[in-house]
Amino acid sequence: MRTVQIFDTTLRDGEQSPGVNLSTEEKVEIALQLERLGVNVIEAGFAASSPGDQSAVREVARVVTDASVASLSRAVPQDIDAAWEALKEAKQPAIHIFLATSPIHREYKLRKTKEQVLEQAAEAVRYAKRFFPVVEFSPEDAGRTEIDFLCEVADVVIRAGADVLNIPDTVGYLTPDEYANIFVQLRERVPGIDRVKLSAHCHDDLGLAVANSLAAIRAGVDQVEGAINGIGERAGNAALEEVVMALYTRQSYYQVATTIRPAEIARTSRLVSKLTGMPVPANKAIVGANAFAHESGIHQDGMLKHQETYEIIRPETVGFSQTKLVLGKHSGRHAFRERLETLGYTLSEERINALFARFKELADRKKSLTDEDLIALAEEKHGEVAEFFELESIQLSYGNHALPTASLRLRNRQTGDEVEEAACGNGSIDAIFKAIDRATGEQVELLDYKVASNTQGTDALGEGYVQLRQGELTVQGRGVSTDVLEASARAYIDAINRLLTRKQSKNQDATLNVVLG
Ligand SMILES: CC(=O)SCCNC(=O)CCNC(=O)[C@H](O)C(C)(C)COP(=O)(O)OP(=O)(O)OC[C@H]1O[C@@H](n2cnc3c(N)ncnc32)[C@H](O)[C@@H]1OP(=O)(O)O
Ligand SMILES: CC(C)C(=O)C(=O)O
Repeated sequence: MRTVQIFDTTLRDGEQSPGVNLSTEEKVEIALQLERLGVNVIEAGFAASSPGDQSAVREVARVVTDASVASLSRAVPQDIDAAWEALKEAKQPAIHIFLATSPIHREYKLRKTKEQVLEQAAEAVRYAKRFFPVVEFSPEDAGRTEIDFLCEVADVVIRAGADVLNIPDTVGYLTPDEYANIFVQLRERVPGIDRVKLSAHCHDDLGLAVANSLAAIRAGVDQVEGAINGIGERAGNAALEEVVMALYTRQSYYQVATTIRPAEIARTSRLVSKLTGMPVPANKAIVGANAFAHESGIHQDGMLKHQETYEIIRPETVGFSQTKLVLGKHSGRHAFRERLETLGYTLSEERINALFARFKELADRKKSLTDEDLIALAEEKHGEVAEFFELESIQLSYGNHALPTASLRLRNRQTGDEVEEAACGNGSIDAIFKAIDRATGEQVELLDYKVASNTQGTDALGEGYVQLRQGELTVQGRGVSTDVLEASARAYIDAINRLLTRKQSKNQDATLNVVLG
């Protein structure tokens, strides 16, 4: 199996992402992580672009030992000198010289003829070869360059001593077939092509950067360039983690190895995201927060039965801790039960079904339910409680100059009757509790009341806690909802149900005593 080199340009093309500016320390930190990841070349910056970038390239080269360190350079002596100044102490220095070759760049940007471009390219490579053991040359905008002229450019830079010929699809214009065909043409038509390594460098303007890079690998290139998380100019570069994991996961198809340690991918992605300030989209392949998360019941059931039903890569392979089964409105009973069991709740089928119905009600109102939410739900009604009253609906009227009023409807589960009541109070909670007292007909004393949010965010679940006394009986109740007022009402009704359960069992005991006595 052949090995393809990984050329990382996170610190150069990646840093060209609008708004990104990495300090020397940050570049060094990322470079050391890239080395741990196992990349072969680190393009650390563009030494001639600023004194800061020159010193960053120098510092990266000072600390990196396993990978080659490169600087970008225009095809002019002063840029090459600046690159050498930064890299002369490096263990494996390399220079990456570029010069645009497409008609539009020649005519409008460089204002040079084809002959002038050929001469400048060859001259720059020759000059750089006086210092650098490895010279890479890129005909910028190769993707839109006439193929005959591209072959001429390749010919002159190879003759001038280039070691690597990179073919950038600078504006992400090509399709995979077209891009692969350029390498086929170069191989067929440029005499000294076997003397250089061929390299691919793709941009994502049409969302084809990774597909084009893989097509180039199928066409036999020796090196692939890209950036972690796919960052870079405009829509970015080929996302290296995606290219590498495609090669890894489909090894029997590509028959290509790399030196990358996949387990370092998640860490590298997090570091790059943190230091560049560019968040990784949740649905991003390989490193997005949802890349190994499953929300729908059918998928979760499949995953619980066999991981490969819905995952082609194990999260641990790329350095994530585990698959996430996110409980939300699309989830099913299998995942719900499994999560409750993991949290320590082994419940009867009947109880699971009752809790699952409540879970679906809540999930309709909240994006996803956390473990804390589930614990609150599981503990909402603990112990054997007969359901006497159930909350059907609740409505509040509140204004800072008006008396708060609560109207509610309860269903009496024992008789099937519905009771509607309303009450005013000193505050919304007072009004709710008074309305419940009226609807249930129970005279109780409120000993304690608390409400707390279980999780963060405005849609967090609120948990209400109530302690009531009636005569010698003291009971507690809990209620959960996305709304704290409803959670309080549920807690109060739960406490009343417990009270009625206790009274019922006391009566049964008394009757039994009379019969036995
Ligand atoms: C596809 C890519 O990603 S290419 C890399 C792009 N990256 C960067 O540009 C980041 C770093 N760049 C910089 O800091 C600055 O642009 C510098 C320091 C390199 C140059 O700055 P300035 O001297 O002020 O020139 P400016 O950027 O405005 O214009 C670029 C000049 O370089 C010329 N040029 C562009 N590419 C090349 C090249 N490969 N070789 C030689 N000259 C080039 C342009 O024609 C223009 O020349 P002109 O002044 O004669 O018209
Ligand atoms: C400098 C070159 C390789 C480049 O970044 C591009 O053309 O996209």
